[in-house]
Amino acid sequence: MSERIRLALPGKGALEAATMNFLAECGLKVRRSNPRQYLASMKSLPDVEVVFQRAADIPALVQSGDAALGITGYDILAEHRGYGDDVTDEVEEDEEVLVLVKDLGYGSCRLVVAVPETWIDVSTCADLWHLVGYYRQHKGRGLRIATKYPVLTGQFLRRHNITHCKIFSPHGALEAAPLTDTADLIVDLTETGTTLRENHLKLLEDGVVLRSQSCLIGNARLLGQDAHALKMTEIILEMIDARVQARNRSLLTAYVSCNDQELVQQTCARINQRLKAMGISTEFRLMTPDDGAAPGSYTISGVARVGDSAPELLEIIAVLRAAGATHVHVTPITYRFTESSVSVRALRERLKRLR
Ligand SMILES: Nc1ncnc2c1ncn2[C@@H]1O[C@H](COP(=O)(O)OP(=O)(O)OP(=O)(O)O)[C@@H](O)[C@H]1O
Ligand SMILES: O=P(O)(O)OC[C@H]1O[C@H](OP(=O)(O)OP(=O)(O)O)[C@H](O)[C@@H]1O
Repeated sequence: MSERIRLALPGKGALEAATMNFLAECGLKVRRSNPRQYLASMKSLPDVEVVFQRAADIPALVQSGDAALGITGYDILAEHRGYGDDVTDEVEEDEEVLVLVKDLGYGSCRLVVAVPETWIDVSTCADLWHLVGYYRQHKGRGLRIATKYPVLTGQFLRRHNITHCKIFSPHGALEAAPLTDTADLIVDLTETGTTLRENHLKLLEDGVVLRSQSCLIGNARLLGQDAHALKMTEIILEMIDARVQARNRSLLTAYVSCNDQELVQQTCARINQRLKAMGISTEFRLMTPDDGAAPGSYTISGVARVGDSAPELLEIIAVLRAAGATHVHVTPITYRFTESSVSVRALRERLKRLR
């Protein structure tokens, strides 16, 4: 049994800094003194060796067992496996690479079909289907599609009965391909849509091939056979789950002047009703009377998903003030541990079935 387990992380590109920040937020800070360093360690988990690689290479590293764990984009994993979310449980059960946490909460992007803005009659996949017929009849060829995701693209086109296309994967920025007439359209990642717009491309209304975030993956065999690797993985999963659960959540503590505990309880119920009617899911409760409140004052508290949305927070504050709150303290939550970690439970179940 190996002493240390290896975790592969993106060493460059869109996910590099975000992954380092995310792990630090999870209490799993990686010590990397410079960007040319390919091996690193974690202060809080000395038994984990970190290896930096291209995000695109990480699924293969985890599949081979060279790394027990890895973080990469779900889009990259989906292309590597040959399927996205549209897959049967049986196929997923057989995988050597397990998705341990699918959405880590950063690196959000979409894989989309994008066509030139000048194609004013083309706004859906059905329009694209008609265009293929037109191209074949008048140009004697099908459409040329540039993408770094040929497998997912082929599947998507087949689902929409779009045939006779040439799918190819050029190097460099794909958005330039229609402009230079090396491709008719592209299937590429977008986050804000800026790059597409700047290159006079538009995405089809029903042209989302896959939604992606960064994900944590693991080697099924290694985790099933190596108890130490499993233990390290469970620590990582506990912390990631607790952090993901806490993200954008704040603890709101309100002080209500009142001499009657019954009345405060009724106030809580009223607040909860009003917030629910406004579509805000949070539940305020009375804290124990001796919990730091001055005499004649009660403390109520609730957890809300307000993130960094000032308007939503102010809506809650208005409800609390109307109910008699004199002060409200808002504290971001660092970790939110539930009865047990969902990801640890899912992994144990999965490994049990594999045995
Ligand atoms: N604009 C974006 N916003 C959010 N996430 C993105 C964005 N672009 C890419 N990603 C995510 O980051 C992953 C890595 O993309 P990126 O282009 O940064 O990799 P790279 O390592 O620089 O690329 P290459 O393999 O071409 O060297 C993507 O697969 C996707 O999951
Ligand atoms: O919708 P937007 O917010 O404009 O983002 C989209 C761009 O981001 C990615 O590229 P990235 O900047 O990661 O560099 P890359 O070309 O090296 O992949 C992607 O390939 C797009 O080009």
